[in-house]
Amino acid sequence: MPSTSTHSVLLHAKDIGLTINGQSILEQVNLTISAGEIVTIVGPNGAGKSSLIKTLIGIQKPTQGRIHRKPSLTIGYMPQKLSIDDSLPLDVYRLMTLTRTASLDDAVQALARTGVEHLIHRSVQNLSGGEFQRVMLARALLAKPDILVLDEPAQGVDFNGEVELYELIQKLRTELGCAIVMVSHDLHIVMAATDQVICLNKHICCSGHPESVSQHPEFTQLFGKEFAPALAVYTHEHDHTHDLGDCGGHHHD
Ligand SMILES: Nc1ncnc2c1ncn2[C@@H]1O[C@H](COP(=O)(O)OP(=O)(O)OP(=O)(O)O)[C@@H](O)[C@H]1O
Repeated sequence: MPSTSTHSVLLHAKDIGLTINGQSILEQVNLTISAGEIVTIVGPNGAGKSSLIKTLIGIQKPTQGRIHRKPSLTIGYMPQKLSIDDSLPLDVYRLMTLTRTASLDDAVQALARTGVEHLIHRSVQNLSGGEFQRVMLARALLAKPDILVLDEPAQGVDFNGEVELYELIQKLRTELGCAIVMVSHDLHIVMAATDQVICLNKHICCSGHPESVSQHPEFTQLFGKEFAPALAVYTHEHDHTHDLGDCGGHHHD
């Protein structure tokens, strides 16, 4: 499993703050993304998850702090929302190449990785929720990313489709060797494959391996009974205690 100390750092955010129109959206966020790791950002609605992602990838400028990105870092981004006018005729190939040029072959190859190459000429309006998300994932792959950033990738996808989609994301990480940073509410599915959980509520309440985060009081306070059991699966009998001031830390006896 990747760890910050042994893998190269792709991105480091230091003391990030974001204030828009006097509203504080992010405060004192520090985080590191290392090559090949899966980082899952969790938090209640309005916690600033999408804003954090946009700040990390550079489409939102932080009002405080700095973000260091590895030189020539490539990022593939799958946004949370994309509104497409129903009256606009748009096929999958055109959608994939709206903001980036790519040959038909490259687009088909990316779609093949997400299992939907047969949809290349399909009208976007006629795609199912699951098909649309796979097309968007393929679109993000066109960047040949070092980091794949996914904002709620399973929205509009039914439960079986969700499990398959997260399996696919994990497979892409293995095949392509990219890091994955995603916002997800599907903790019961994603945690088994997550290396680092970041629990956000404007500031980072706690972060670390799922096992240690699940024991943190701020995590259980934020997610209550709904999600704590999903993470509790990853707990085990300890011969050491957790430092709850920083839930990523362990103290061994
Ligand atoms: N460009 C903006 N201008 C003004 N306020 C904004 C802007 N972007 C985000 N916000 C506000 O910042 C807060 C955090 O929004 P954000 O979308 O980042 O949260 P989130 O955790 O992704 O929420 P959700 O889980 O509901 O998608 C919200 O109160 C939102 O209204």
